[in-house]
Amino acid sequence: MNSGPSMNTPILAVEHLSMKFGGLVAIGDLSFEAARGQITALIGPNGAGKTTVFNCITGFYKPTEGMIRLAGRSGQEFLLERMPDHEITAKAKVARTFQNIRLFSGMTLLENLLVAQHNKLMLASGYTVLGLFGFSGYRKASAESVELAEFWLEKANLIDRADDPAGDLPYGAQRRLEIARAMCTGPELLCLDEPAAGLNPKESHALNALLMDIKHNTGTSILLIEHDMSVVMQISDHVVVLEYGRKISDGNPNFVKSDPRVVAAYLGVEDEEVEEVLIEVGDEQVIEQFDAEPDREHGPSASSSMMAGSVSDTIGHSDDDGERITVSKRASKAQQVDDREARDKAKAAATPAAKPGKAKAAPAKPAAAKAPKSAAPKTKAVSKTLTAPRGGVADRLTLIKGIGPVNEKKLNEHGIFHFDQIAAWKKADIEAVEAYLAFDGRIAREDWVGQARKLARSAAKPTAAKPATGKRGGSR
Ligand SMILES: Nc1ncnc2c1ncn2[C@@H]1O[C@H](COP(=O)(O)OP(=O)(O)OP(=O)(O)O)[C@@H](O)[C@H]1O
Repeated sequence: MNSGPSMNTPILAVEHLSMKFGGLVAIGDLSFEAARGQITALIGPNGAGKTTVFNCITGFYKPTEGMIRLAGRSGQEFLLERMPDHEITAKAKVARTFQNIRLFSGMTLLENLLVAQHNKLMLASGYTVLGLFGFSGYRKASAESVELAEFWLEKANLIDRADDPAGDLPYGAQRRLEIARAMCTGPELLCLDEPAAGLNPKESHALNALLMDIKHNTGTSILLIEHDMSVVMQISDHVVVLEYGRKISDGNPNFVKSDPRVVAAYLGVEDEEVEEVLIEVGDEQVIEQFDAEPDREHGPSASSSMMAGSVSDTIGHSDDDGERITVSKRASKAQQVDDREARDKAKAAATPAAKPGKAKAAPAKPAAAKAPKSAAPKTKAVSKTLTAPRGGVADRLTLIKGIGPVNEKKLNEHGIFHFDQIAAWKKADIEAVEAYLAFDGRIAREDWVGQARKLARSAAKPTAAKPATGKRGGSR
């Protein structure tokens, strides 16, 4: 047993961290821990606040609120939010890399790693005087620095290129060199901002190997911001997920991977695609949520890629005693999931007879298990419904913007299988459909009828989806 903190003591504890830029809450009341000797990944869509967290940890930003504790191996505790950045590096032993490579491209690999040890060498050289006269203390320190640099070049599989200019290295090798350089400072916590960005699979593999080596063979703990999920899922022990500066999930990679909040927020894909993922995950309650209308103004754009959710507004944080800055609740997809769950719970509590697993569709009358959820008794039936798709092949209704696989399924259950049926809807039909889809004016707003007309026209040869098994695959 060593006298330092036990392996169970987290190396880093972020407590109620907030960072505001004017009215923008980049980080809101964030708390998480990074375990000693492990790899903790910080993930989330673009603008989620990951780099801001790094900037607070490494002293580039002074947080608006909160504490960042680092427990050193010696047992010493550092409150990073109170320290200047150079002390965070020198005393608390936190090293970092940046999203953009910051090497001295004209210097050799070896020189880059020696520069990282500048402070140690300057001290040993008595700030050059002893060095000039070749005192043995300096010579020893100098030899040790070269040895350490060579050690890390070896680890990064770059020793053969030690004397080449860093700028000549391929991109993936430069990334590894940056990590080797950071390791030459002997960090207790290594913060890596997107180390796998732009790497090809082979380079990614080499990076993973280097990080696993660091994890297993040094006492250094790693905090990793990464968009490459193959890296995150393969090497992380623990994943913290941010969305709009809030923590939405925290756990091991498997837990986080299947957390509906993460699927919703992190994928940041079109709502229909989110539904598909959720269908695969198998959470019906969550799936239904995504038939709700997305907030085009605040949320990630409909066509956003996995990482492209931008923060275009201030963020709502439930802050018991502090300021409350809100945006539409739909800005956060994870929040939508939470809201949904809360609503379902309330609904279940209000209707004790409801079947637990099917609370969503439980109508007032138990016998009407298949009745439209909120259809009033006098709601008219939709005209021109069918008992089965014509010719056994349904149109792919998900081609209508606003219809996802879940709504498509519901429409099919109500006898709507084809574009021309929707194209023929009158006001009363729309009202009836909105009643069972629990919409409020959305069909008209999204002009399903107009869209269906166009699709019906162009689909003289129908865009067949699947045979009439009643099961729909949706868009794939
Ligand atoms: N210095 C700053 N001044 C104003 N706003 C800032 C500043 N730094 C960050 N932000 C804002 O804070 C939010 C979080 O940004 P941050 O860079 O931390 O996100 P991120 O999750 O790292 O995103 P990415 O994955 O794109 O790097 C963004 O809206 C960003 O514009």
